[in-house]
Amino acid sequence: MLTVFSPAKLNLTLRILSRRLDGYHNLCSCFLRLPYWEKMTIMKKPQGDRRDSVETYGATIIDDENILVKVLREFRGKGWNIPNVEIKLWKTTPPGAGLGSGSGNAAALISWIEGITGKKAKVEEKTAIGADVPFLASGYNCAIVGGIGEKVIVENVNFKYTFAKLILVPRWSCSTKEAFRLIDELVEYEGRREEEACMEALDVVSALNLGEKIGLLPNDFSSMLIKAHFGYKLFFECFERYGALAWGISGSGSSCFALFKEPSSAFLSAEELEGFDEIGTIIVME
Ligand SMILES: C[C@](O)(CO)[C@H](O)COP(=O)(O)OP(=O)(O)OC[C@H]1O[C@@H](n2ccc(N)nc2=O)[C@H](O)[C@@H]1O
Ligand SMILES: Nc1ncnc2c1ncn2[C@@H]1O[C@H](COP(=O)(O)OP(=O)(O)OP(=O)(O)O)[C@@H](O)[C@H]1O
Repeated sequence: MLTVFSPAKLNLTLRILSRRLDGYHNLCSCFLRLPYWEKMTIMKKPQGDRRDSVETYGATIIDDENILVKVLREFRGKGWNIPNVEIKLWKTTPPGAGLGSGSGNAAALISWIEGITGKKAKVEEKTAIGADVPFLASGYNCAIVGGIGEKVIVENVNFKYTFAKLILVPRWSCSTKEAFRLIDELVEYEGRREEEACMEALDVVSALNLGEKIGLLPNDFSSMLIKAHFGYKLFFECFERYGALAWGISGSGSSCFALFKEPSSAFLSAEELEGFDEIGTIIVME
């Protein structure tokens, strides 16, 4: 039996640029990988056992609707010779957290499938599973992405420091689909250019590399989420009090995060935040 650790991501910046005819949105975002986020085990079933089994622990996901089932179905549908498997998945974060953990599960399974079949999945095939699957399957630590999230514009963005990351998953969740519906109503994004959003992301990276304090990071979902949930203001005040350089909301919410130069400051901030009932999970990663 094989144990695999799947990644997730933080959006250091996230700008929506335009709505496409298929309803998806072009965006520009700086993705930061969270490695080893969730654990899964994969076991090939004996030949003749013609069913997959996918079990999830730690979050409620209907087995047949699991993104892992979608990966197996889609790639077998393209004629890939994938054995039947028994997969167990331990979720660290629930769906609707904005950390792309489901996409990370899918990316890890695709990498495993590529390994056993000797084939390479195309970017379009990964995007069909989820917009941020190509980044999560890419191995980049940090990259600036465009398109619907699948197009890497700047590969391998480098940081001088390994920031301590404090990540909060609130008890409320945000459906990505619903968040995009609201943004169409509330945010005037049409006319923005990818180059500008990309420059903004590079400015954020440069400031972090100089160790400068940035405060709230740019994310087009932030203002509506901060208005809807008073908790964010309190969490961000706590990040600032303990000396965070930058903080923000990841993806379309609900998770928020802060970057600290010193791990000890991240732990002190985390300790204070443990007092908030609205927070479901607190994670510090170096
Ligand atoms: C918003 C981000 O969190 C930014 O990192 C991600 O791009 C979302 O990625 P994801 O959850 O993998 O997205 P998908 O599962 O492909 O799409 C979920 C839903 O979000 C909306 N969606 C997603 C990505 C995108 N660029 N435009 C969209 O409008 C679509 O309504 C879609 O039906
Ligand atoms: N393995 C999985 N992990 C998480 N969600 C999954 C998984 N398989 C299927 N899903 C479904 O995918 C959807 C995930 O929703 P959503 O895109 O809002 O997630 P997210 O955590 O906010 O990630 P993102 O950052 O990509 O937006 C939910 O409807 C959930 O039931």
